[in-house]
Amino acid sequence: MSASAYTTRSTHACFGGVQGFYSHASGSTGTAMNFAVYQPPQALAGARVPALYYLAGLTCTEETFVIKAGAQRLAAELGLMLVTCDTSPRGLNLPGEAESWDFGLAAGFYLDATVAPWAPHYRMGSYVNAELPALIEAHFPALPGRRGLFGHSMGGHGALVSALRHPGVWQSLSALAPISHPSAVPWGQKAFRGYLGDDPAAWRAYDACELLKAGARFPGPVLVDQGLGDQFLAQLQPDALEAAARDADQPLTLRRHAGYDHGYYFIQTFVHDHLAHHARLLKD
Ligand SMILES: N[C@@H](CCC(=O)N[C@@H](CSC=O)C(=O)NCC(=O)O)C(=O)O
Repeated sequence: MSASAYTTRSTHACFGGVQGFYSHASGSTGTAMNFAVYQPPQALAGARVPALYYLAGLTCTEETFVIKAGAQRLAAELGLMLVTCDTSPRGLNLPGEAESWDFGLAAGFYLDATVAPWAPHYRMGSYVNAELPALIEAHFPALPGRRGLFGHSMGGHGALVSALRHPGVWQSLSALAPISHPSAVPWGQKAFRGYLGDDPAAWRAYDACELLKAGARFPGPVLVDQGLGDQFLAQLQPDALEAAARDADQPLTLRRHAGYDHGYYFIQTFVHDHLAHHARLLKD
């Protein structure tokens, strides 16, 4: 399989479009990577459409959002392509890779690792911000330059830091219950120590709050939703994100929702607001 080709694992008619599951040989990770694409009816009729990329959280795969979020119906109405990917490389059998659910497999944290044994393969930052959009735009009817990015939890962190680090790649941004200040919380500290080494100075490049403090900006409004019944609230630090955005004059709407936990019922409830946010910005 060449680096630019992909194989189709399955396709399913869905709200007049097609939900497909695919695999390709990734040059970023040096492994096979699974991804999924929802093509709305407009794309099947021959139009190129904006693409909204979703980054999932710890323990997830490219399938989680597709089967749990209930986003395809509105994506069909809005004419949005939905793209999801896996949350880490797989099949490497690196030492320690499968010992915990918050590091290694399904916990790639959307960064490019710099220390052994992770550095040659745990390169989800390059994968998400360069290789995957190039693959999608070469082989699916996605409009180049009309890319949105959002995600949940670890994937919300991935969306925020990707768009702050690569503002020219992404034209719209949002997050659901993101890990907003990873270098200050156990999930992020464990991942960053493992992938980036012991020096916290290196962690700032992948921390949304620290990026904002250092001058990074996303050139557009950012939408974040957070449940107040979230069992992982202490790992997420929405107040820190709000303060960093305020100090940086970064437009941010952070909505807090009483009673909602961290799971996909929360995501199902608010995902349509995120699709509408992205559609408004990507179709301007
Ligand atoms: N260890 C638990 C919890 C895992 C979990 O809640 N994962 C979240 C993301 S947490 C931060 O990135 C998730 O999205 N899970 C998928 C789901 O379907 O809810 C476990 O393994 O269950």
